[in-house]
Amino acid sequence: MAEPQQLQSRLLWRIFNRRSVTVAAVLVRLLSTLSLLFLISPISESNHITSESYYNGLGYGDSDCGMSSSSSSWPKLLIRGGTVVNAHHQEVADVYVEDGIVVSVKPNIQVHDDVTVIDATGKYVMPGGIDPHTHLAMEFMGTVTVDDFFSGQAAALAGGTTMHIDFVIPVNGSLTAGFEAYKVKAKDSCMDYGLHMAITKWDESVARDMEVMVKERGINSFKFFLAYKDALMISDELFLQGLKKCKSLGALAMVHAENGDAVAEGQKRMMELGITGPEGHALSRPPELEGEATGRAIHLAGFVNTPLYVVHVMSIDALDEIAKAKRSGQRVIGEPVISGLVLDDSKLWDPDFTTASMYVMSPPLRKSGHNRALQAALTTGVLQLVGTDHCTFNSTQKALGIDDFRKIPNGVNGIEERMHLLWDSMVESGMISVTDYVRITSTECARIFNIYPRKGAILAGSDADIIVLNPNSTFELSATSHHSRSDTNVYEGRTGKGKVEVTIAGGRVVWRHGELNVVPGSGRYIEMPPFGHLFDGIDKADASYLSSLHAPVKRGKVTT
Ligand SMILES: NC(=O)NCCC(=O)O
Ligand SMILES: [Zn+2]
Ligand SMILES: [Zn+2]
Repeated sequence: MAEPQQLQSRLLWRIFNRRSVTVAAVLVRLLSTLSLLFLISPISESNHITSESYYNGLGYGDSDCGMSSSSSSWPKLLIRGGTVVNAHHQEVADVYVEDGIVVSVKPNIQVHDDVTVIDATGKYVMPGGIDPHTHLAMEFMGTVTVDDFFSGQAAALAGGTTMHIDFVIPVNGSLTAGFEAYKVKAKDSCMDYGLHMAITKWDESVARDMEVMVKERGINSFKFFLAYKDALMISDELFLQGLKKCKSLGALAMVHAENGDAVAEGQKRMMELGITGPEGHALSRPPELEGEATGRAIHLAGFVNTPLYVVHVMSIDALDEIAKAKRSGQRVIGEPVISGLVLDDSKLWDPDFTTASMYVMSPPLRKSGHNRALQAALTTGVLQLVGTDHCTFNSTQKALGIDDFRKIPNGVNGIEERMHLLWDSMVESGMISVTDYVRITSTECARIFNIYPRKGAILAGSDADIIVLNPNSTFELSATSHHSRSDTNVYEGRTGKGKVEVTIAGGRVVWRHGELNVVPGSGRYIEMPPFGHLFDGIDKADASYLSSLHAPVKRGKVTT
């Protein structure tokens, strides 16, 4: 029989999963307050192991910048007998968790019977996925994504992702106003999250606010759009200013690399040819425009000598630019997204508009072949981690562009599907090892954004964000069973091997036996400190560049 707390959470889930959020939100707040008062049992001190020393040992600050940071009681958990996988190592061991923290990882841990035991024999116990690229509750192209922080995160948890990093979009160019708006959007979070910040204009106040974001708000990355002309796009001049500022703050510059001017020209061309449907989206922004912008962004970052993170790499053209830069020793990170790895552009030509428009995203899905090259690049380390760019619009919203593909809101789902699809397409197929899987779905993201080993690892002292994956079980993806609020799913009908059977987030079991058990407000804002490892040695490279320059040439007066 279900525990009272479970029943309550299921009720909360059902309420939230419907769209009547206004009344529900009030009810939910009331119920979750009651749950903290009545339903959570106190933690007993009678265990063989205590978490105190580990928890305090890592010394993580708990300032939450005014973001939601609810911490109620946690159950004690033992995950028994699984193969515990970290990016560097795997071994059969037990994992003991207390107060939301991993206390011990070793074989044969003995516990008292107040501890919840999860049998993981024959299964993989891995760090929960971290999705570096999501858009929840995002206002975009005249509408708002259907998944907000609560529904998107609940979907993520059901698919084995336990943290995501979303993009704050400034309000009228103001970073502070944007950050405040996201504080409100994220207040019902049921999973830990971090934030990147988009830069959409440039002046002294933006430069000052970037400093505030990094030094006081826990943001260590800024995204620059070279596409979306007349909306989010910025000029090269602004991009250069932004790169310099990022470097001085130890913040990572991220780029959406497509040539926005050329895309606008391509769109005009398609409309003039009478190609107004979703296929016009792909035809108007070919891979060459992604390659050009990727190369340009890389050259400008190289000129400033600051690390660069290229988001949603979709084409061989962009991939080649990244590979070339890496060969020359430049610090460039390439992030493919799950849609680009496992889908292609063919559905954009589907005669049914609802079907075709589902697949509109930017940069667009490419011809088959690009996806396989992106997968291969992950195996060799040319690309390093996988995101989703989860940005969902339902079919009614997509229909805004029924007569004009330029008005179809751009974005696809993936936050719930990423872990399963990657396992099936890359581990099950033998392309990568299980340790590599952990690296590209979790650890690399934690390292890049400077939150490792709190996140991205199952080590004593890490946050207890853990999944249990059964390699012998199967999954099936469908809009009828997913947890996103979207009425469609670009992976409709896909099946595969490897199933996330248990998700533990912040020490709580939130997904088990096919049931979600999530509480709004339980997710924490994770501050990400600047000067991550990508900045190590940048100052030395600058110094050697300066010393390589010759002293100014002394010249006499010009005589004519
Ligand atoms: N990618 C996409 O189509 N939508 C979200 C916005 C972005 O990341 O460019
Ligand atoms: Zn983008
Ligand atoms: Zn995006």
